[in-house]
Amino acid sequence: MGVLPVAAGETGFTADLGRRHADLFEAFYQHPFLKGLREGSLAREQVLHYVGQDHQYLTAYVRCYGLGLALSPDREWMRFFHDGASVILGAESHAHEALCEYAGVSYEEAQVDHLAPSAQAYVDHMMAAGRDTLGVLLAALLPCPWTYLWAAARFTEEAPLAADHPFHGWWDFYAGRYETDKLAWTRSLLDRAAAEAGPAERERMERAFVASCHHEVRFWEMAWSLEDWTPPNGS
Ligand SMILES: Cc1ncc(C[n+]2csc(CCO)c2C)c(N)n1
Repeated sequence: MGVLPVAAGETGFTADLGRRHADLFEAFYQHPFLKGLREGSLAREQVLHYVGQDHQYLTAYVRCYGLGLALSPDREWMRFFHDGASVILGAESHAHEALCEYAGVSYEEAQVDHLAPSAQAYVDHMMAAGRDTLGVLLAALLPCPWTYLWAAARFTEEAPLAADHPFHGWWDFYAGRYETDKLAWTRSLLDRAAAEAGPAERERMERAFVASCHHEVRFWEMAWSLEDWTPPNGS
């Protein structure tokens, strides 16, 4: 087992989730695509496939924040979804721009208008969680920031990020202060929702969280293998 996503002594619903499913965080970290992001060794077409798909994924993620806004019981929850949506719409392209520079294209040129199968499955899962309770929705949304920020902190703490690392801007974005604060806020809202939920809802929350952790790993695999809708028999 590698580095746990939860600090010793942390308690609460999300700390339990992080400990129970640390193997999925490790699978995320060890995936060859993320290894390629660490080592700066990805093929240009893999980077481009990732950026095109992730742009679509982020659009869907903002839509899920819209579902969260509609389910919000008070203004703190509304501020969470409103601010989060605005950061994704405004700033997350910075991370992608570093990847586009590596591939030698503009962000606009890298965009695609459809989702690959694994990206579509992840988006459908999050949207379906938005038809359940606020707690289930947030549980489905949590692995997205948690896996990325945990991986970025782990990688940048192992050794300082070289100024000439080809994906410097990408790592820098996810290792940044704003994102870390936002993750802590997400976890505390979900901890509170879980404390108020009954056992059946908490079970659905955990299932939604685990599915999203799997989808995060599969998203790397989609990008790594250049997955698209071509039938396996090639027709
Ligand atoms: C497949 C996929 N999963 C996670 C992220 C990372 N991410 C997306 S939105 C956001 C902010 C949420 O507060 C973060 C950290 C990504 N880019 N693509």
